[in-house]
Amino acid sequence: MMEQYFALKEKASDCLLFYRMGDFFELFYDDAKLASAALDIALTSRGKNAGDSIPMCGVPVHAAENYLAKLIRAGFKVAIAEQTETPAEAKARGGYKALVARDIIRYVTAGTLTEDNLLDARSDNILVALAQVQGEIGLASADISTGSFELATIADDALDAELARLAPSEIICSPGLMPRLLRATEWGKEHFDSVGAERRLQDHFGVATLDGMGEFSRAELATAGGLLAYVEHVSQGNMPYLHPPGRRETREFLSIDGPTRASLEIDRTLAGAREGSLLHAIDRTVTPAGARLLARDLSAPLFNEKQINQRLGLVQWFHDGSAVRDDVRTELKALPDIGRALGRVSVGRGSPRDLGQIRDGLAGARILRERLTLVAGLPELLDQILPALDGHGELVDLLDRALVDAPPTDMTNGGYIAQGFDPALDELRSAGSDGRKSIAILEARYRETTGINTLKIKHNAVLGYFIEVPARHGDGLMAENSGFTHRQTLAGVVRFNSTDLHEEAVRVSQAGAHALAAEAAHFEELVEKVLARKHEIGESADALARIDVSAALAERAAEGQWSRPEFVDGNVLDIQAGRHPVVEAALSAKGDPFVANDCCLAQDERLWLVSGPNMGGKSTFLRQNALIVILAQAGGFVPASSARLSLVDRLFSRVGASDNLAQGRSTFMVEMVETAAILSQATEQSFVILDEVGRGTSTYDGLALAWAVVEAVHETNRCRCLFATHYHELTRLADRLDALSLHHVRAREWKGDLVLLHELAKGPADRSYGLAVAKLAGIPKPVLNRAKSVLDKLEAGKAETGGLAAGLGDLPLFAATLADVEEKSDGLRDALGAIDVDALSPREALDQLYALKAQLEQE
Ligand SMILES: Nc1ncnc2c1ncn2[C@@H]1O[C@H](COP(=O)(O)OP(=O)(O)OP(=O)(O)O)[C@@H](O)[C@H]1O
Repeated sequence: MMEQYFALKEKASDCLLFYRMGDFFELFYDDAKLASAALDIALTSRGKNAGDSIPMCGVPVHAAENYLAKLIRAGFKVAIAEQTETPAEAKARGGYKALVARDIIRYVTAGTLTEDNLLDARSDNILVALAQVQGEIGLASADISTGSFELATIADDALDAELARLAPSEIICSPGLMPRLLRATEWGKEHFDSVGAERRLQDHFGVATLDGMGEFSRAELATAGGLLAYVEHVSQGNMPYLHPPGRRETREFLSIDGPTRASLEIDRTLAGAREGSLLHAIDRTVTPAGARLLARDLSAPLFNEKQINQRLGLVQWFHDGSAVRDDVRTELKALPDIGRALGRVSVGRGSPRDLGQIRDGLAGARILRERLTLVAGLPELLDQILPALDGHGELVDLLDRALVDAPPTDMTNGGYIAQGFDPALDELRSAGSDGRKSIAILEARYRETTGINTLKIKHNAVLGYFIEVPARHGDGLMAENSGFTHRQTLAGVVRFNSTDLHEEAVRVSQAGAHALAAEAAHFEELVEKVLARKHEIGESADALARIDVSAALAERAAEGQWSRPEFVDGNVLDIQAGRHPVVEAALSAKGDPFVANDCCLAQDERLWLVSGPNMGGKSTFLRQNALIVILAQAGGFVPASSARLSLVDRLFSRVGASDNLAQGRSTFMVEMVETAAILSQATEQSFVILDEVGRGTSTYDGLALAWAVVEAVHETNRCRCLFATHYHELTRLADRLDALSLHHVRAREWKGDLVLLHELAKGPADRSYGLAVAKLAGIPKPVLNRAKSVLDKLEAGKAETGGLAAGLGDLPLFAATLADVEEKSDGLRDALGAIDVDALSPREALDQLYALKAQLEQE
């Protein structure tokens, strides 16, 4: 057995091996140690191998799914080794001692789950494959549970943003990319060969050429092939269905990188919770598929005015028609998740209940379409997607006739095929129930002939049907010619069989077995019929999700009196009375009002410097405008009385000094790495919010950096930008940078206490109120008094010397200094840069080294 185990373990490679033994999956050696710790179950040992006892733990097969879920969540992958023959077959094959054959029937990995219990109904579960081909990075992403499948070519510097958007559960990549992707698993290079991939795609989709699906680059094909090969491998012959791949043009989407996503708390908070995120604050969807689509929309807002306006058109329609909206939402709420049901059916793990869900979902979709078509003046997007809701009439009709109203998940007891669908099945069933009736008649007859009123005919799994009488009547039936044969004597009862009963019992059980087989055969046929239309069913599911999302956004907009954003040319971001949806909800839960604020950026006033006291609302203001851009470009209404904006190509948000110890970088390092990314990537069409950049280091360094960053954003990037700062000195930049304007959040001191008004006003803040905020926070009085005297001293010094920024006014502008720096060149550095190390032989390398040394001496 251990030999067989080792062979399977080798095949399972980096997965834990679940080795089936009777009613348990057993794990051995290191697997057992890891799993017992992760699952908190007992680690035991069993037998010995080469003198050492073998560590072991096990989980019962009937509860395996729960344990699998825990292991997958803890980051493991699991290979399931099942018995592939019965003990009787093994005996027939190899005699009494033959070992039952086992094989790995499936690999369970985070990115390839389809089980309902292991998945979150309201989130996508994405598997990503990455490969580098001819210098390009191909990215394939798929959700096996619904069949979605997308390909893209990603620029090197956009990879992190794309992965942040997708938030995959699992990443596989070709070996070359490994060093960059810590979380990824390497998947053999041979799987990422673009020629083989083309063939694999053709086979999977049953087409002779891929031309009908669109044009794909070599890198995209290779990655798609790698992903398919991986899914083929993990599913071991039960290949799930994937839709034909769509090509994703990254230029069609608003680019949002990882740190921006995290700091804006789009789909989860920095602490990882869903509650408190933008998604949670706006999600009014009524179906799981709608919730998944809304999360996808928010993580990838559009960069295409036409598409945005199409989405907005549908939201507006639902917004203005509250009666239709209510009706549609009520109907959607009752519909099952057909996308995921289809996912399970296509990997061979579907149940009669899944078919029932597909039937009910499609029938509901059709009714919805019929209702909506009757309404006049449908918006364009609805006109486009409505046809996808119909066309399943024949299938729905078949499923309707074939299945009972509420089919079970478990097939073993049958009963899911409806009465009247198949006369032969009905006959088998009535033979079974006739048999059961005959048995009841037999019971009455035996009572009469034996005179034992307490005689009963019963059934159990070991004996089948039997006659039971109380022990005191037992002897009477023992006689040889009584017509009864003795089976069993228990404490109070004696059990018998009879020829008549035996015959009836055989009839009942045969009819039962035949009926079960007939039901199973119908099930297979129905599955085939469903799979023949899987693509169309998938489209219906997508259309329903889009309708749900649009109605939900309309519902949210109506609840909060949000307005439809308008897109204009130029570089405008004009938000009137904007609000932060999450902060507003949190405040209103406490009964506090939120103060709405305007933001008005345009070409000649594109950089706002926002100052003011701590806790004054600077961060809230910055973020609310970034969130409004996301909502608007995702095609939703926004929390403002009006919003006019020009399309944003990239959105950046940086918050000074947030720790990222997990990545081994200090607070300030993170701040600078992220700011560097903005300075190199933001374009004139971008929108950037910078919150107290520079605060993570000493005052002089911080001010100097903040100063230079503001200049660079203004002069070089020329993007729309909100910059919050406590460096009062930066306000001097307003004299030199013509598109920079000063704003502050208002506060007032009243009877010695600070009152924060959370209201934005023009001009610089008059003072910083740091000590007043400290007082609010409860810093002890003696400390405050001491701080006050230190401050007075500092301010007196500042008045004498001109303060921190004394003399900065004389510095030449950023653009002028830039040229200086670039002119300086360094011969040695150039020579070193020009060397192609890979192309050198050891001998040539040595020569180059001599040449460099000589050059150094000369210079
Ligand atoms: N517009 C607003 N209306 C009402 N309350 C607000 C508003 N903006 C912010 N607040 C409240 O003030 C708190 C602090 O806001 P925020 O973090 O934006 O201040 P800040 O100026 O960035 O502070 P710091 O400089 O200390 O980072 C928020 O948690 C919220 O409760």
